[in-house]
Amino acid sequence: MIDLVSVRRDLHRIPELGFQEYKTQEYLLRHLSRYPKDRIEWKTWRTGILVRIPGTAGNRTIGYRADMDGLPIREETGLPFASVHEGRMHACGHDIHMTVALGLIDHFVRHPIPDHLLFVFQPAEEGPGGAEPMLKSEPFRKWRPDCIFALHIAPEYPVGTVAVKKGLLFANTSEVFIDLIGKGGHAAYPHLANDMVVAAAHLVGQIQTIVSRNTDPLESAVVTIGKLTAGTAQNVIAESARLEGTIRTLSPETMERTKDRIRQLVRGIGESFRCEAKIDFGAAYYQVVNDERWTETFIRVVQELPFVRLEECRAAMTGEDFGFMLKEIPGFMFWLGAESAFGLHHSRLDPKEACIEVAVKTMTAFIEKIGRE
Ligand SMILES: CC(=O)N[C@@H](CCC[C@H](N)C(=O)O)C(=O)O
Repeated sequence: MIDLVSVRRDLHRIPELGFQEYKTQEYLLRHLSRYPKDRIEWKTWRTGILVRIPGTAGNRTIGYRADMDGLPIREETGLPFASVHEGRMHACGHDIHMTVALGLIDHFVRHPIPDHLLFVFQPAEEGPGGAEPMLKSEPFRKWRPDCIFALHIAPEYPVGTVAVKKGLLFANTSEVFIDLIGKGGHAAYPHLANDMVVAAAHLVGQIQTIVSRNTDPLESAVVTIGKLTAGTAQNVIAESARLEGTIRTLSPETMERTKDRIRQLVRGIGESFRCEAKIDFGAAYYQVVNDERWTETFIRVVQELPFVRLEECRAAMTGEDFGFMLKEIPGFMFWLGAESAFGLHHSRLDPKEACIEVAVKTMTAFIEKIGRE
C-alpha cells in the first residue's frame, strides 16, 4: 500500500500550468515504475500519461480520468507542504484527483479484475484543455475505454459525501479575451489621448447586462471578467486594456447568443471610444453530461456503502473538459466532499485529506462491482 497522504502532499508542492506538467508527469512515472512490468503498462502523451492494467479475462476496458494541472494563483494556505512554485497552486484539487487515481492503480495492480482498466492522467484541464486532443491521440485511440469515470472535489460538502446527478452536471464554457487599443498620453492632457481604462470600465459594466437584460430569465448564463489589466503608472493615460474572462451556459444555443452579444458590445466600444477592439474566444469546453444508466448503477453501489452519504445535486456552472470524453464515451463525473472553508480557485483552499480514502474505497467498490464478467 502506498502512503496516499504523502503522495498528495508531494503533488501539492509542485503545481504546474496546463501542458507544463513536467515534474508532475515525472513524479507519477516514478511511482508507476515500482510495479511489476507484467501487471501494468503505460504510454505518455505530451505531459499526460495513459496507464493500462490488463484484465484477467480481457473483456471491456473501464476508464478512469484524473486531471493534472494547477492554477496561476499564489498559495496562501500557510501549509507546511504548500506550493514551492511561486504563483502556482493546486487550487482546484487536481493533486487529490491524481492521488485517488494512484490509489486505485495501487489496488488494482495487486487485485486485477476481469476487465481491463485504463487510467488517464490528463493535462491542462484549467486551460487550454487537454481532454479533447488527448481523446483523439494515438495512444488513447489504441486503448480507448468502453466507459469512463471521474470525480471532482467539492469543498462545500463534508468528507464522506458523494454528490451526483444524472444528465447535465456542468456547463458549457468559453474563455474570452478582449484587447482595447487607444492612445496613451499625459494624465493632464486627456483631450490629446484616448484612455483605455475608461473604455474598459464601460465595457465591464455593459457586459454585466448580458445576463440581466439579454438572457431569458429561464435560461442560465454567467459572464465573469476575472482579469483586467491596463496602464503603466498613476499619471499616465493607458494606451491599452485587456479583459480576460469566461462564459458559462447550460445550453450551446445560449452560449452562441451570449458570444454574439459580447461581439456587438465590443464593436460598440470600438466605435464609441474610437479605439481598436479585438476579441478572441479562446478555449471552449463541452458540457458535462452524465450517462443515465452508469449514474444509476453508481448510485445503487454508493447506497450500499456504509461510509458514504449520497447526495443528489443540482447542475453547476463549473466547466470541465471531461465533458468531451463523456460526449463520446458513456460514464459520469461526481462531486467528492472535501470540506474546506475556502472554495475552489481560492488561494486558501484546504481540502481535508480524509476524502482521498473515501474516494479510493468508493471507486474500488464501484469498479469491482461492474468489472466482473
Ligand atoms: C472544475 C473547474 O473549475 N474547471 C474550470 C474550467 C475552466 C475552463 C476555461 N479555462 C474557462 O475559464 O472557461 C472552471 O473554471 O470551471
